[in-house]
Amino acid sequence: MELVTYPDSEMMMIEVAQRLAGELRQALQSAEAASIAVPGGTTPGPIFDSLCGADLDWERVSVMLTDERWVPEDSPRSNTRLLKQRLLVGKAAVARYLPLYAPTETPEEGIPDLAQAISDVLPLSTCLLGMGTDMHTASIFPGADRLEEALTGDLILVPMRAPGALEPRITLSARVLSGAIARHVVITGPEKREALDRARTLTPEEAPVAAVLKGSIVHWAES
Ligand SMILES: O=C1O[C@H](COP(=O)(O)O)[C@@H](O)[C@H](O)[C@H]1O
Repeated sequence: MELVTYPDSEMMMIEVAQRLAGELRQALQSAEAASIAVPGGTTPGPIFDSLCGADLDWERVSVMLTDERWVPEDSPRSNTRLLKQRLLVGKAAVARYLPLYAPTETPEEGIPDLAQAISDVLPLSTCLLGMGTDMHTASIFPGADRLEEALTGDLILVPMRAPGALEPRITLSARVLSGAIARHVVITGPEKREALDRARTLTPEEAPVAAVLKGSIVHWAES
């Protein structure tokens, strides 16, 4: 793992967006198509604001979330809503969007079709991840019902229910996330920095983010 620290988060978000755009551009030089997975939550919005304006052949790029809460798109809790409002706009509006939500009652019912579409674009060219203070990444939570499957199984997408999650979730598995050709984790603030340092001493079962740290670049800004 490489740790890059920044004087402020504004600068970090721009720099991360530039790196992601560069990795997509590089992938498009050697292949017909490229793919990227990005997190939801409260952190990545400013990265999306910058990345959506990147000058690259977005029509050849597939964009997906790393994970989703099983709520309709008009819910304020929807990661899809964030993605559509802040990344799939501007130059990136023509990218191919691969959904992680379907209007079925449970994630289990939606997963087969969603996973099929994703399987065509793996491995991911690049992947951006977030992390919670409980050391979850994507929706791989400590104490989740299908934690072991998400960490070590062969599945592409795993449904997930966890004490720390308000609603059922769906997440890319650790296999898919750590199979990305380039991987970044973005975190801000002292609490998440402490969580990251703790995660490095724990097992993935205790700290799921530990499953994706090897080979990742972690970007951190104190404020
Ligand atoms: O619930 C989620 O949490 C993590 C971290 O979110 P943040 O609000 O602390 O940045 C996020 O990476 C994940 O995609 C999201 O579904």
